[in-house]
Amino acid sequence: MLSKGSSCCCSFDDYKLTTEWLQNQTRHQPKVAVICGSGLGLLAEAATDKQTFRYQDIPNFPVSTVPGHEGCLVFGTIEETPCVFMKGHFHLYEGYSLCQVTFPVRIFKLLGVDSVLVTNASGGICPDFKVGDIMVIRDHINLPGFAGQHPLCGPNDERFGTRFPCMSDAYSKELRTLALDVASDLGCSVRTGVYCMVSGPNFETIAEARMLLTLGCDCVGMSMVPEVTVAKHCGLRVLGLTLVTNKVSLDYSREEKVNHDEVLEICKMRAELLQKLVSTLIGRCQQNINTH
Ligand SMILES: O=P(O)(O)O[C@H]1O[C@H](CO)[C@@H](O)[C@H]1O
Ligand code: HPA
Repeated sequence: MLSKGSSCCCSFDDYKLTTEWLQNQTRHQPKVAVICGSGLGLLAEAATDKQTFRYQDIPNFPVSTVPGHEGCLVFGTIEETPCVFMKGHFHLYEGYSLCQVTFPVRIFKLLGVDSVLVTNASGGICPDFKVGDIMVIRDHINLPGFAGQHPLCGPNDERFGTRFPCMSDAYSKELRTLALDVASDLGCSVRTGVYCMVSGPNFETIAEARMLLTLGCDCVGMSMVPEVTVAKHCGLRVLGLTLVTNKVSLDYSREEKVNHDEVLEICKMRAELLQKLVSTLIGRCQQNINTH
């Protein structure tokens, strides 16, 4: 697979080859894909009848280079729903093109997945948010996209979707409602809001953080938006959940300095709750599809 800047470097045949390779190795036929963000690989542990593939063994798959991203694809079942989990995903700051970052999403589509659940770690911009809060993503701001770093730049393959996809409903209303219902049933209070993607890898300056607050962002992170954009383009239902792992400094007098170890530490502390939320949701998510 060749990297050509921000335009797509994968042909339909590349996607087909990887899909067929996986189909030849597994009898699982996933309906739900879960993308596990930094330190959230534990979400896959709720599945039964698991079959695991290391990214480096899957043709065309990028490999994870960031601590907290284990780098394997896990097929399994949750409450009778066949699922596939990405334990670790890819980022622009690792040097991958957005075509590589989003490569797995189109594989999920070709495998027959209908819903993608994306999880990640983020910094809380909204002053009300606390470390450890979970936010159901209502919408996003694609800041790299404004600068032309967009996964759908380049020739459009109509077999996946239209040239000009609508993004006003990127995050499924049904799934967001379901997530809020499940959270309430589990006695877990969750937030709702807007996630902004920055390219990273540095954490924000205070001036940048203030700008994001002014723009209406509640949380900021360095991932997810490309995957969601490609998922929506190819007709997948999307739910996004972000874990607030740190409060972003909006004030020059604040002494705390964010670092990735702290991000992973908070993920570890909240992973069990997130796992419960995700697995309960998956069970109900398929019932929800079956009744529509
Ligand atoms: O978005 P995920 O991969 O969950 O991780 C977040 O945490 C890392 C920074 O600590 C960045 O990768 C950021 O995007
Ligand atoms: O504060 C943050 N900024 C950007 N990405 C992040 N991922 C976790 N925390 C942060």
